[in-house]
Amino acid sequence: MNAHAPSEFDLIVIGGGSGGLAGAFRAAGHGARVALLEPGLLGGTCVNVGCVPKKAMWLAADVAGRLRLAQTLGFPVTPAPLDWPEFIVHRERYIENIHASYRRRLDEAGIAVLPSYAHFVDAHTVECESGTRLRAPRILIATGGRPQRMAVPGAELGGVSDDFFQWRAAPERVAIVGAGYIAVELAGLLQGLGSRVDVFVRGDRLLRGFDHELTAQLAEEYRQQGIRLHFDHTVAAIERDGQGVRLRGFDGALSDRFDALLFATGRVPNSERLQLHNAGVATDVGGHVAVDERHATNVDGIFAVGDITPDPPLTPVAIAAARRLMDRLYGGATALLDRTGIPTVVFSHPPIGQVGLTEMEARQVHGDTAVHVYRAGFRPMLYALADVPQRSLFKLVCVGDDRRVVGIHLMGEAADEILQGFAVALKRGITLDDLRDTVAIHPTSAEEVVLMR
Ligand SMILES: Cc1cc2nc3c(=O)[nH]c(=O)nc-3n(C[C@H](O)[C@H](O)[C@H](O)COP(=O)(O)OP(=O)(O)OC[C@H]3O[C@@H](n4cnc5c(N)ncnc54)[C@H](O)[C@@H]3O)c2cc1C
Ligand SMILES: NC(=O)c1ccc[n+]([C@@H]2O[C@H](COP(=O)([O-])OP(=O)(O)OC[C@H]3O[C@@H](n4cnc5c(N)ncnc54)[C@H](O)[C@@H]3O)[C@@H](O)[C@H]2O)c1
Repeated sequence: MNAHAPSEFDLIVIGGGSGGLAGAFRAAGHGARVALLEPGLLGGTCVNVGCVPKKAMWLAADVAGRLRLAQTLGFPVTPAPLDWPEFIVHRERYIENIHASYRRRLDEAGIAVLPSYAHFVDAHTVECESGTRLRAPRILIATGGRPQRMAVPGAELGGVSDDFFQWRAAPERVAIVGAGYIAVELAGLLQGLGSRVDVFVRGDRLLRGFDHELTAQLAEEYRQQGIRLHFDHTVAAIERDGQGVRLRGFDGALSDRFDALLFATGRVPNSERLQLHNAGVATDVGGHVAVDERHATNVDGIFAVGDITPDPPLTPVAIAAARRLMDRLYGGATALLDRTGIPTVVFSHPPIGQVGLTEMEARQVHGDTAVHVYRAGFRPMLYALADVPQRSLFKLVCVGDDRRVVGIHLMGEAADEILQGFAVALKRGITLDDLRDTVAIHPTSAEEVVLMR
């Protein structure tokens, strides 16, 4: 491409992660001429350092747990530690297949892919690192985010989730700072794979924003598995100790020594490099690109989806927003992304799934007297057979005389797979009677959702 004559497209997509790829494919499918700029690996966070390798490690820990159960149940197996390099061959092959599939589909769709960071020159022009300029009447920003370390002395001694995916062996002792999705997921899978894990939480609970009863029970499960949870602990500094580290608390106390430390203290949007000021695109205080319900920014023709926006930072949300946007821009559709009733799963051990309002949110929105809560606490059959104490807790939050279901909260084995179908039902406005009218599937964990009294 000529650096002086910008190449013309109908749409420029900045970022080749979940949102950017979905938007590029959908727009091209509607006949738009699309250019996509991505300096790194296709698939962005989710495919390369997020959902996919995380789920692979979660599955490995799940298999390890089942080998222990198998032994308890009479199978003559001797659980051995995971051979990480061997497992990572499988993990990376899976990811390479996704890359290959993207490359093939991009080719077939005639999308021009430029392996470069992009920044704005003006509202319709972006520039690559090489100086190549592209112009289009519409631009989609989908540059996602990146993990952030805490701003404390010695923070460079710790890693973040991106670093975790470079590990080739399980450290003996691991400290994790944070209590969100990533902290809870990495703690569970590392403990399951044989590390001894300590989690340092500045608040008094795991997974703020999830149902309190479920997260309290998850904390109990984690303790039983040997994970040490340090609540109300504020990290003041990280100190080197030989090949390891110690955490110094605000009270001056020094922790045990850890072989590795991970910060799971949130993510920041990738907005700085974009030089948004050249196009006049507004951001919020956290650096997210501000969008309205149409995913339009304050500048005509410039849109944004995914983790760069204030939307919930989840892959299916980025994809759904991008597809709906392109269907409106190029396909004559009018539907907006419905930001309510978004189901989500934390891949803890066991997993937690939720859709809709928590009990606390329902009480705030509908008032105490309108809210009715139903619970089922039980031991899944496999764990009961093996006489392992792991329990499940399922909760329904209903409102009004007709007991409309406004929240479904599941913690326990298979919660990750059970939730999706019930999320459809919740979105259709079902009541408790609709659930009770449905014949149960026996014996399963899922049947507990339709049998609640
Ligand atoms: C450890 C971890 C586990 C996760 N697990 C899950 C899960 O199980 N389920 C789930 O739904 N979500 C999960 N997420 C969240 C999910 O990965 C994100 O919500 C999703 O990837 C967001 O997609 P995106 O397109 O907005 O951004 P990204 O996927 O981050 O893609 C953005 C892309 O933009 C590129 N880019 C950045 N700046 C520029 C620039 N200036 N020019 C051009 N390109 C640029 C980047 O290289 C990147 O490839 C997880 C995240 C992490 C970190
Ligand atoms: N299963 C999934 O769908 C999945 C998995 C991983 C990540 N994600 C997405 O990625 C996002 C980012 O995940 P995350 O876990 O990094 O973020 P998060 O926002 O879920 O959690 C961040 C945690 O760090 C803590 N924290 C922040 N600053 C701190 C400080 N200075 N000191 C101590 N603690 C601090 C917060 O209290 C919180 O517990 C999530 O919000 C989620 O939407 C989704």
